[in-house]
Amino acid sequence: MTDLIKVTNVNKSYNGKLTLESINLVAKSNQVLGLLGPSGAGKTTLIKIIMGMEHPDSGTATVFDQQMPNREVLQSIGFMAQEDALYSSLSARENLRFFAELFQLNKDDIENRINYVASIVDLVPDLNRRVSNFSGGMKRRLSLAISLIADPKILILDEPTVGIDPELRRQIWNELHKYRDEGKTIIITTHVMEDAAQCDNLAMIRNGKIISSGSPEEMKQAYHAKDLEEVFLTAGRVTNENSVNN
Ligand SMILES: Nc1ncnc2c1ncn2[C@@H]1O[C@H](COP(=O)(O)OP(=O)(O)OP(=O)(O)O)[C@@H](O)[C@H]1O
Repeated sequence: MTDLIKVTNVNKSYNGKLTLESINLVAKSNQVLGLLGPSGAGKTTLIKIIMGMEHPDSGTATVFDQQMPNREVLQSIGFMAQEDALYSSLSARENLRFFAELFQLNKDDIENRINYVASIVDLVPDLNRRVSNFSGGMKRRLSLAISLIADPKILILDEPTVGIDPELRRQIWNELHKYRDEGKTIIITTHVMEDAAQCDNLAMIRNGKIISSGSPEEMKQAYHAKDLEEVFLTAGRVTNENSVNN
């Protein structure tokens, strides 16, 4: 496994408030890395720093050993932001085609690829509908399909399963695992424990700090916990006690 994404000693403040503190993180090929934490923990900020959309106050974030943003490297990343960036007056198909052309996909492959990614998120019957008529969940699914359109080496997904029902969530996880097994790297943010359990490695984030990391199994064993929720609560308690004692 190769280190594709490296975050080293990253600190970031907004308005004098530390949002990320001493973050170290590595994402490898053949790996789903989950950033698990409650709302406001700093997950999106960390993703934005990896994408080069925000600059750290100190420390570095690299993808393929390159400082971000880097136009060439961005071509290898499928990114799904927390806010859907869709053209609402266009159909789902037209949105997918727009992004496929942006990534310079071979014209002969585009329609096949559109159908394939739409099938992953169960949107084939809705491909010709205007996005302005879509529900919130359908928009999330379309955003996920767009992130997959160019078959990227790296997928960075900010809360991809919000508003998606359990059955489709399982189907999407099957697909993400298939992607991982093809040698790709996936980073996903979530506050849902069921999603966290699907990851190969986790970084639990609370108040801008990584309070624990490892595979779900390693973490459960380390904290003698029956599930990840218990790990999260225990790790959080330990961190709080340490910061009070220091
Ligand atoms: N541009 C900004 N200006 C000021 N404060 C910000 C900015 N971006 C994020 N923050 C603050 O940084 C903290 C972390 O936010 P962030 O969006 O990274 O959390 P998160 O873990 O992704 O939360 P959620 O799960 O709700 O998306 C929050 O307190 C947020 O208000």
